[in-house]
Amino acid sequence: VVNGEDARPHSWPWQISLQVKHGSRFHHTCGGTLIGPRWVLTAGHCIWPGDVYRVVFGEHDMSVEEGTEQIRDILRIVVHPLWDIDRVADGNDLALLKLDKSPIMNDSTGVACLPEAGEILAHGTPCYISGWGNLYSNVTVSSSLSPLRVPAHGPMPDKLQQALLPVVEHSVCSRSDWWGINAKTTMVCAGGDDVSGCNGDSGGPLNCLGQDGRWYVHGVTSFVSSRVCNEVKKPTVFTRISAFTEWLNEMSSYG
Ligand SMILES: CC(C)c1ccc(NC(=O)[C@@H]2CCCN2C(=O)[C@H](CCCC[NH3+])NC(=O)C(F)(F)F)cc1
Repeated sequence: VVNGEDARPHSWPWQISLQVKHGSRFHHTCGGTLIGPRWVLTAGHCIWPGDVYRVVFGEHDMSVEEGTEQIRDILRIVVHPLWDIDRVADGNDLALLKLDKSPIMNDSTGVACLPEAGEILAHGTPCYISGWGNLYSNVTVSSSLSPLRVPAHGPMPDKLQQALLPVVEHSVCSRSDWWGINAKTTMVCAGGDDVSGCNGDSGGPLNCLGQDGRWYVHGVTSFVSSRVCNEVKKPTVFTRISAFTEWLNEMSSYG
């Protein structure tokens, strides 16, 4: 998250850290959302065939054993059938992870509320992105000395970050100098004025306040500009969960 702040610990109890095994160690690779006792929703682009993953719940500061962490293994991974890593603009950037065992629900770990099917947020609706993704993109300025722009990764935070990202309605997000035709109606755009998601926030939640005073997860973090995470007129793009209600119900019912 670029230009965010430390989240109050466990204030987004459905936020998970998806960790991938490299050698004998696991490390954070994506965010995700606990949407049922044994189901986590993340991004399709977080899943690489052959990799081994685990899910950490109740995490806040990655560098400290806080006693609230719970780790679960994954029994089955269901990537959306229409997701294609080479066609990010087509959307469908979703994957469901079935856990071997439900985590214990407590003050640090809980299930998210999801929106009604088809629900569309109005322009400017206040939402928060949360994640342990990069704090900024490391983009070297191109010059005669370094002719290539090499966008490397900025530092990852230890503590969960959050940032207020107002919703950008589709008619604005799909303007030619914004995301153009890459912004589909099955996506939610949010952000602006230099706050954004960044690599490592992938798969995490877009948390939006509902009329009933509860927080609802409307989006799954999908993509940002490949030049710089918080590029002007390139708001963060999320998979719109309310466009996939049927698929989610189907998948989590055949359990
Ligand atoms: C829609 C299409 C034109 C398109 C638009 C933006 C991108 N962005 C990117 O590729 C940048 C660079 C690093 C990873 N990244 C991303 O946006 C990755 C998803 C990559 C999936 C495709 N490889 N997502 C994230 O970093 C995010 F935002 F979810 F935290 C890729 C494709």
